[in-house]
Amino acid sequence: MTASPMRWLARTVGEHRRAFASTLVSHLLGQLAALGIAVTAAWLVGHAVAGRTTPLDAFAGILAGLVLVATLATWWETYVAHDLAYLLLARLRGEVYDAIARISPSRRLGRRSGDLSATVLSDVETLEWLFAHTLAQSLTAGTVLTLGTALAVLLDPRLLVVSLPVTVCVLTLPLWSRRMSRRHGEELREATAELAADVIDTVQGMRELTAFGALERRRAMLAERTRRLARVQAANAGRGGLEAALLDLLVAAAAAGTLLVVATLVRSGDLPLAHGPVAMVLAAGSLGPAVQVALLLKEYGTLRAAAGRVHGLVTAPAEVSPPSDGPAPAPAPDVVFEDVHFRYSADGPEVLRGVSFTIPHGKTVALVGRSGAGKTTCVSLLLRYWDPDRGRILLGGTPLDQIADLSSHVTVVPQDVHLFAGTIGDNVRLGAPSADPAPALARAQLTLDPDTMAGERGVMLSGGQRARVAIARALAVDAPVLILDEAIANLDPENEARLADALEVAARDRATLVIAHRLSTIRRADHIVVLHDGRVAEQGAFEDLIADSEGHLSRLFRLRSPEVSDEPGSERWLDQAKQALCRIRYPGDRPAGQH
Ligand SMILES: Nc1ncnc2c1ncn2[C@@H]1O[C@H](COP(=O)(O)OP(=O)(O)OP(=O)(O)O)[C@@H](O)[C@H]1O
Repeated sequence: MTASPMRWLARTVGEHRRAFASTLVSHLLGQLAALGIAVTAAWLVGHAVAGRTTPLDAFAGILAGLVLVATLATWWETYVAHDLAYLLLARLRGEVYDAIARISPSRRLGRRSGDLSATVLSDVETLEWLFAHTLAQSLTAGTVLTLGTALAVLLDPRLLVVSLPVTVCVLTLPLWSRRMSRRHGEELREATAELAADVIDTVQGMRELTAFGALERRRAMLAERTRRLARVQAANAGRGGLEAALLDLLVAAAAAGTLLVVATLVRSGDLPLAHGPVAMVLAAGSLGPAVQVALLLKEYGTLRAAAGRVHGLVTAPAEVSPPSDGPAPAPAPDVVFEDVHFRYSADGPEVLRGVSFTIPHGKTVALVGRSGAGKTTCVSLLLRYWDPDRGRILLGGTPLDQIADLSSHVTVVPQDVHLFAGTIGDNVRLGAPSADPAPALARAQLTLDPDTMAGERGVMLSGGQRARVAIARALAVDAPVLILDEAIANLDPENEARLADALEVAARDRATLVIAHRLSTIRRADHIVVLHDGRVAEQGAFEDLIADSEGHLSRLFRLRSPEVSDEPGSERWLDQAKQALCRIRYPGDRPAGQH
């Protein structure tokens, strides 16, 4: 990782040396041609005023040639500079996308999706100004400035008595205001990203805002965000305007001062009259490139802030290291959690504390526990959103961090499914692009045509349909490990029973992990792991666990079944308990028939 965002960008540009060199050469050529035109024209004027004869035809030819070179150089420069800029933007967008893919499941950076999309779109776009209009221009301006100054010195060093100090002032002007420029730049990028994040949040939450009558309040909040952005923009524009005005003042002062110097030198006979206009062009004209650099540097704060945000994202460390080379997992693999410890942040509490259990191939294991016990965390580790701090998870004997294509081995039906805009078929094919979605949809008990549009986030489907598309998506991958996180919570009882049967069939040749609050689902599992406070409180077959009246599962269950009153552990108790299990719903379950 490089120390500063600007150095990192310079290094990125440096990797495209040839394209950048073309930009430099074309810009330099254009600048030199422009200087040549000015000097030639001034030469002609000077000689005409002094009454000297000049071969006009030859000079007209030179001027025409220089104009042609300047025109072609401008065209060439515009083309190559933008070509390079768009190439770099595409590359940066790719790097930002990779970074988001790397860090996103864990969301460690704590950045909101709108904020991240602002980085992908707006921050990266801002850098176009740097690539296409700043870097090469600043470097060539220095060359033209040096050349103009050197020629002026050759003519008469006193010509620079006014313009040189003014040039120094012009070039250092952006330095005087650089702190303010940086602050404005950072505030501008932050305010833009904040607004983008809130707008996206608002669009996504429109249904809730409408249902809860919160549209007006949200609108007021967005208006406040917009006002904040406008305030920052105004402050930035005010500073930029002041700098531009100061530059104008300096340029005017330099021109007037140089004119006086030239007039004095001509009157004293130290400078021939014919050289007067050329002297003027060289002395005051060399200010042009300096002003150009100063105007470009006016945007330095914004550029630096954008570069900082992009750099911060692309250099964010990956949450999990790339998989190292390990043996391929054994066929028909078991999943083994071996003394797994995990905390989300170094200073946070340990969320999993020595969790060990096995999901044998062909069996279904249910993870049970109160809210916050660590069930979803186990799933996240099995999907390798994070790695355990201690202990390990093995798939067919191979540690997860040695498996290259984990997504083809482990698939998931998450609790909050995300469907992409497109057809149901497209969504089902997410993990298996060449699969026919129809059989998977049939197994997931969904009779809709695969070409049915799902809408953004699946808004054109019911909750139950969305859940079944998610199940079909997981089944289409045909991975040997299946994770079901509350997969059938959104279904009506009839569909729930049918789907439970279908999943039971699918589970026969897989290792299946089910996170379930519904005791009816738990009952179907071959093995139950009860998590309590990040530890495995107990595990075993349902019948065995429920037979222990003081066990965790029994206690968890008793909380919800006060009507089971017989002596705990007795035959009758067990019978009553089993019947009650089918009726009982845990928090978060929906009443029967509601979906
Ligand atoms: N991304 C995260 N960053 C920090 N802490 C987290 C994060 N996700 C979960 N936690 C914490 O880890 C603990 C276990 O959470 P987890 O989601 O695994 O519980 P759970 O058993 O799945 O709960 P539920 O049944 O409510 O979904 C909780 O205390 C939770 O606050």
